Amino acid sequence: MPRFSANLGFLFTERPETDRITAAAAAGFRAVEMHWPYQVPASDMRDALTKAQVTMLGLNTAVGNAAAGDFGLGALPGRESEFEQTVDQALSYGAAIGATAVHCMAGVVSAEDFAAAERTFVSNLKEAADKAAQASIMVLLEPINHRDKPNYFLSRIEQAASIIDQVGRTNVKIMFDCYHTQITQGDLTTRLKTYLDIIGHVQIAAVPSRAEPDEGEVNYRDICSVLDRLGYQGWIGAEYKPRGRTEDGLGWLRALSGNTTPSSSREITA
Ligand SMILES: O=C(O)[C@@H](O)C(=O)CO
Ligand SMILES: [Mg+2]
Repeated sequence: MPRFSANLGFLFTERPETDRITAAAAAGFRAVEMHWPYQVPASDMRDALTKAQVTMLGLNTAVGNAAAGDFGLGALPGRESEFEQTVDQALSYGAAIGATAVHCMAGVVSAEDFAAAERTFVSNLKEAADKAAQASIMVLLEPINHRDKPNYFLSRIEQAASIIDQVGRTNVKIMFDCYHTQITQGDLTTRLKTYLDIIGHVQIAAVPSRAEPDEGEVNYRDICSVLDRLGYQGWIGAEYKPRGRTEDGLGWLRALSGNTTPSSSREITA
């Protein structure tokens, strides 16, 4: 049975951050995730989570200098100490609110800097993962599509798997965002099956619209049943841009929380 979390960077955004938690709980979500909550004092966030009896699954490391085009610093040679500060911030905030994961953002690099970026990312992640392990926090790596974020260093699932292999820490996993991976690579079922052991979180949205996961080219009823059949134990994050009020578009949640019997007769063997 799939368990869905609400991504509060995209859902319920007509409210202040802590009120989004209350709204998500009222809509039936028992877990949430947020990209960059750092402007809200961690104690306020923790109180809102406790009151709503909701778990915060994950946060992102800060992007760096957004005005200058930064979208994460993890794979940027020469920015190691800044990246370390973003990791420390995320881990300390995350620990204060009981978060279970931190998404370490890689950043934007030009093609000619790719080899150096990979070395930097691997080395930075070893340190980040060791610090995260002390707080029992998982490190997530998310491949992001180049149509939305040109030149983002991490764009393919196989690339993430190779980096995880090089980092060699068991608390580093893939954030498998079906929206990004469908755009970049497709073949979602096979990739979910192949990389199941190193998938720490899954996210969903319609493709190509990035609206509610009830339209477009990906059949999420089928994806959820595949995850069930594979024995996926994690959460599925609803990270989409609502077509209107978030509450008015939650029909998918009722549909996918119920029967996820595969729409095809194909067997999925783990
Ligand atoms: O898919 C996304 O955009 C997010 O999961 C993220 O963390 C970067 O914005
Ligand atoms: Mg995502």
